[in-house]
Amino acid sequence: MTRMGLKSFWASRRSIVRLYLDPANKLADYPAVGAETCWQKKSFSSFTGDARVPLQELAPVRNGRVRYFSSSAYAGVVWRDDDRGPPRLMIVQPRIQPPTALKAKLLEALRLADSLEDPRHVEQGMKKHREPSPYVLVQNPPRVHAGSYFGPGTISTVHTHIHVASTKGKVDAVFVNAPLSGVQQRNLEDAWGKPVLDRVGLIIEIFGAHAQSKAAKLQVELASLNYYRSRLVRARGKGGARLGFGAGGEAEVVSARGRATGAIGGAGETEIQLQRRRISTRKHRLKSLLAEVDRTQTLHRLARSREGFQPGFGKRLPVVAVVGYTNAGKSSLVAALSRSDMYVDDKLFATLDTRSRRMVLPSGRKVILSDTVGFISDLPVQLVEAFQATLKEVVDADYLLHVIDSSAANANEQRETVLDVLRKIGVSRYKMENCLMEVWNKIDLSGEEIVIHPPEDLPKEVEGINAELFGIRADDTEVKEDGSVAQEVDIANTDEEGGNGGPQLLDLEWTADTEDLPSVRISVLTRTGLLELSRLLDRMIQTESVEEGSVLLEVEHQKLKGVEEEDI
Ligand SMILES: Nc1nc2c(ncn2[C@@H]2O[C@H](COP(=O)(O)OP(=O)(O)OP(=O)(O)O)[C@@H](O)[C@H]2O)c(=O)[nH]1
Ligand SMILES: [Mg+2]
Repeated sequence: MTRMGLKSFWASRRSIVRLYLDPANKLADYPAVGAETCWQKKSFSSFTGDARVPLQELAPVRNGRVRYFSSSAYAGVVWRDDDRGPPRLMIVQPRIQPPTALKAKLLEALRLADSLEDPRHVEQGMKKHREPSPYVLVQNPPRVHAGSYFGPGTISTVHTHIHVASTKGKVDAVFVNAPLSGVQQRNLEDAWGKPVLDRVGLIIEIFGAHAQSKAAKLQVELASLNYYRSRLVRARGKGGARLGFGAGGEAEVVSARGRATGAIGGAGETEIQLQRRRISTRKHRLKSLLAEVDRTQTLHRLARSREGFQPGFGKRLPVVAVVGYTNAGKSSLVAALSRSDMYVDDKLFATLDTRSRRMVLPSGRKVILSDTVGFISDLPVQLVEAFQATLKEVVDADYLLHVIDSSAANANEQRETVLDVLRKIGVSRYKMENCLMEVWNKIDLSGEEIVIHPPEDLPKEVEGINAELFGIRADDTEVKEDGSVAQEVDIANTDEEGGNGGPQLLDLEWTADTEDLPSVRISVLTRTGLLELSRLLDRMIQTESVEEGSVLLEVEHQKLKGVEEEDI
């Protein structure tokens, strides 16, 4: 039996491998896991006894879409966006009230389920017409069952639906649009015979599928570790042996006393302690790698924004962060305003990396537009902690353009969600009330009559303004990351870490007065309202820097007065 230490495992892979291992010897029940490639001719019982996964067996899936270790002591999904197409999920949506909220949640669940696809494959033309995911509406449990979330009736109804859906096409996993605990997730997997993902788990999977840059990959890995660390549960295999799985994707069987066997288990550690220690080790490593990435990004940001003197901003360009609910049209807007290419997709969380572009406003003032990751309701805290580097760009930006999808059934709710997230990640009240502008996008979908401008007409139509008005060139200083990842793990000093650790969402008392924010209605698609938007932005920046200037003057004045009075 090949046995590789944690160190050599990390050194030999580029993405984290999440294995799907079933102690009950039912691998055949999981056709989606891609494990057939991994363990084609292996009987699953080889994982009982004193076994570890021979790591070279993972080689075939290393370039598949595989990640992390286990969601429970025996779970893990190996997603493979292969010839059979992206993973197909069966959605289980609890009937929440009122019906409009249910409709919005179900639509979102459908979009989430259809967003689990590697965009690179789509670009390579592998995209196939895809049927919407099957779904089943179930009773929202009046009382959550501690062990299984749903009651036995609901569980068996869903089981039947899964069976029916499986006869019409593959069903790779079940997506329950609710937060599940580790134990609930494992019991539902047992009952339904399919991998189960809850809302947070699926969002993390989507992030994993869409992460392209080094920073995004590191951040997603950290998020998944945060998520899975809190849901390690014990499982029993044959003969009462407990099965534990390491953070490195190794499966190992520990003795019935729960002590890990093997050299890397510290004396007296139970398997859960061992797994936690491995996760903590990797988290420390990831955090230090992310700190490096953050330093580099800050330097690039500074270099990019230094461009001559601008009143109110000294020697740097104001940074305008484009924020909003996922799929609101942020990347499309940045692309249209800066006349450059951005990755735009009708998927949730198409953008995970902050991308910056330069734009010239009607006054001739240059600004940096910064496209960011989208928000969602019930934003997983694990993501917020992990995506500090990306969210920092939003917090540090001078201005915020809040893009809202006006065609969404719950547009106002989405707006509130975004404002709430902004507040919680640390955007100041002053900034939210004075430096934020609302952009209601996709008005073409609202049925109003709209004049369509060909894009090349735009700058010429603007009279009396610099013809450079919109434009605005692509920022060529964009940093492309190479995607290389850590080579080894230092497993010394791996003390237990309490909770998820790290900064979390802030719990603040204040709510910003966001009733009278400047707002504009646009359609990026038809180029309606873009000029008005740029004028408004210009005005906001001018007013703001004048006011900022006058505040400063006032302070100076007070200081002078103080000095004079003291002198007298
Ligand atoms: N009808 C219509 N569709 C639009 C408009 N603007 C953007 N879209 C579409 O909305 C989808 C999402 O656009 P993106 O620009 O990727 O949205 P995003 O906010 O960057 O999304 P994430 O990065 O996934 O958070 C794409 O399919 C766009 O073509 C618009 O004004 N009208
Ligand atoms: Mg985007």
